[in-house]
Formats: sequence, structure tokens, C-alpha cells
Amino acid sequence: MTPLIAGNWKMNGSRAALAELDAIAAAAAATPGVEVAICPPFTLIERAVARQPGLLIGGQDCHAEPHGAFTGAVSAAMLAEAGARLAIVGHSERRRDQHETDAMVCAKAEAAMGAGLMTIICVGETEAARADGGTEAMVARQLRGSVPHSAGDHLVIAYEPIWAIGSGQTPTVEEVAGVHALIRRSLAGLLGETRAAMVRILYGGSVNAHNAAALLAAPHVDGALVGSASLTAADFVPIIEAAA
Ligand SMILES: O=C(CO)COP(=O)(O)O
Repeated sequence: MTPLIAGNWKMNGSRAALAELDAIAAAAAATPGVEVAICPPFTLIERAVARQPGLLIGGQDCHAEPHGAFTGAVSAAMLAEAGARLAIVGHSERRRDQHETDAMVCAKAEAAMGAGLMTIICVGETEAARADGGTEAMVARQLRGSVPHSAGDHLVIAYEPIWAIGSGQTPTVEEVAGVHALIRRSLAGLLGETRAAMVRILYGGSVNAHNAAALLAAPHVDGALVGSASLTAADFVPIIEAAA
């Protein structure tokens, strides 16, 4: 399986920051065995695609409906028309701040796949669930609710423990391997063994140049979803290289 290293710029970046894509694209071209994606804010997608057409450029969200009276929202088809080839849905920051439920995330994922976009569905436990030993139950429940039954090879899952995002803390490599194995088993139950085997499962949460190699070497870790360390080529390129 080709590893995927995806950067989520969140609400960061500017036209000037797109200059970082040049060195990122060069690193991606030099490591053909690794797929590299950047998800900038919506407003930068077209320029990012124009600047580096070889990179996979994506959106950080999409609406479940194709069009209509949804002020502030962007549909999956609009992302695709802007040149995006993937979409992140169900990021924990949107589940928290926009109150997105599993059902809403599932509808967004269906819309994104319907528009032909590679679709990264994010799951991950809260700190409280982890403290109670509830990590696997929470992740399995999110998968059951968020993964469309029709999902095929466009599907990517990102396991992002909420407490690890932006905190500098990560689970141990063994813990990550355990949750990724659970995700693979859950997907097999939802989609069947054959389709589940094709789904890339990314780890996200405080991935950096120092911890990437160990995390990416864990079983069932097929790439990374990177936040702050994707904002500059200096931080992101070593993570791409660690996946090679
Ligand atoms: O939320 C994340 C990516 O989607 C992870 O963010 P950080 O890499 O900044 O912890």
C-alpha cells in the first residue's frame, strides 16, 4: 500500500505561504513511493493546484448537499471544480466546534466520494475516554456511524487521538498499532475484508520529524495526517522522507 502523508493546514496559510509547496512538491517527486497531500484553507486551493499540479491538494471539509441555501458552506463538487482531489471530513475540531455528528460526517463522506474525491474520515478518542479505557469503544462507534457502507478505494481513515492534537504528546507506537488493528477489524466488519484491506489508515496528532519514522513503521499505519508540522517544508519534508 502506498503511504499517504497529508498536511492539514487548518486555518493557517496565505498566498505567500504557498511558496512552501515548491520544496514539498520537489520532495514528493523525489519519493515516488509516497503520496503527498496538502489541505490548505478553501481560498488557497485553486492557487495551490496551479502552483504545484503534481501535489494532491484537498479541502478540510465539505457540505453534504451539492448546492443550496447553506451560507458559508462549500460542496464537494465545488472542491473538485477548484482542483481538489481529496477532502478531510469529521476532523475532531469540526466535531467539537461545529457539532458535527457521526451521521453528518457520514453524509459528508458520501458527498465527497460521490464527487470523486479521496476522502479522509477522522476518528479518535477524547482524553476522558482514554482515561476510562474507552478508546477502542469510542473509535469503533465513530467508525460505525461515520463510514458509508458504499465506501470503496477512495476511503482513508485518520486516527487522531484528540488529546494528541497540537499537544506534543503521542500514544506509544504499541498503542497506535493496537488502535489501527482495531480500525482494520472494524472496517472488515463494515465493508468486508477485501475492501477493508485497501483502506489506508493514517495516524495524526503531534507527528513531527523526530517521531514520524517510529510511528510510520507500526503495523497498519499507512501514513500520517500532519497539522502544524505541515506548514513549512522544513518540518514536512522529513516526514515525507520518513515514510519512504
Ligand atoms: O489535527 C491534526 C491534523 O489533522 C494534527 O495536528 P498536529 O499535527 O498539529 O498535532
